Amino acid sequence: MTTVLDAIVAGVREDLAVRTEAVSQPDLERRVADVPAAIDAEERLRAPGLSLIAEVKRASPSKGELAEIADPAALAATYASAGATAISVLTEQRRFRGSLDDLDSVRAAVQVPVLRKDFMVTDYQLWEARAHGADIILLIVASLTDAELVRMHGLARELGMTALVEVHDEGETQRAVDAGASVIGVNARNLKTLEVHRDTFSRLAPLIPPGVVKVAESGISGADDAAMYAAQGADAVLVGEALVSGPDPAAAVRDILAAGAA
Ligand SMILES: O=C(O)c1ccccc1NCC(=O)[C@H](O)[C@H](O)COP(=O)(O)O
Repeated sequence: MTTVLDAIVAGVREDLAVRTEAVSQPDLERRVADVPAAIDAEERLRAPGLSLIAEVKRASPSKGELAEIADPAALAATYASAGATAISVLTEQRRFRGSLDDLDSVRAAVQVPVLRKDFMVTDYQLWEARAHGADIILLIVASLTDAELVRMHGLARELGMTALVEVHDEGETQRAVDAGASVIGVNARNLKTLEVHRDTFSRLAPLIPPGVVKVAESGISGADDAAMYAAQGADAVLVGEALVSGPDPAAAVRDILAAGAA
């Protein structure tokens, strides 16, 4: 049976085929050489208190259209001024209406680490992320083989980036740990069915070794959820919908950070 994740990845591969025709690997490597070094995002996420990765998210497979976001740079600057630790930028086009242009705009607007949030299935996408100034990339364990996970995790490090390695169940958590992940995101959303299970973090966090940065992802509606995840040992939360669909993203960021610090 084809899952939602399979369908997204198939579209990503089609779009990637077009981009690799337009920009060759040697071109990308030349661009990477000209980009300022990546910010050490892992160190910032590890800092005391609950960190927040605030997402620029226009649409999603689970909710459809979420927000217009005509100026992603302005939204990212608002998040950063309110105290967000890092900014997540969705670059998948078909279902999230993101783009590498959004990544460029956000990178130019903020000094905090920037996550390229996409479905990474080839090394080329990691080079592309760095060429566009990303400091963090996402590796979704469910869409990679063990060999790909280890290789791409190593490449992210070689390029100076932090890999956020995303898991949703026990087996994926073990695979992330075995691959040497130092930042693990526990996604409450099952990317195959889109169901959100709020107990996923409390179930999987004990399987993650001490010293690994733990990020709770998806379905976080505000301060109460942030406080709950902080109490369960999360170092950071990644929030999209609750920030883009409310009336005041800066207040939402401040509320989440205050709840995490309390
Ligand atoms: O958001 C979705 O519907 C989705 C569906 C399939 C694959 C990925 C999806 N989201 C990507 C994300 O990781 C979320 O944008 C992120 O965790 C923030 O989630 P939320 O706070 O629930 O918007």
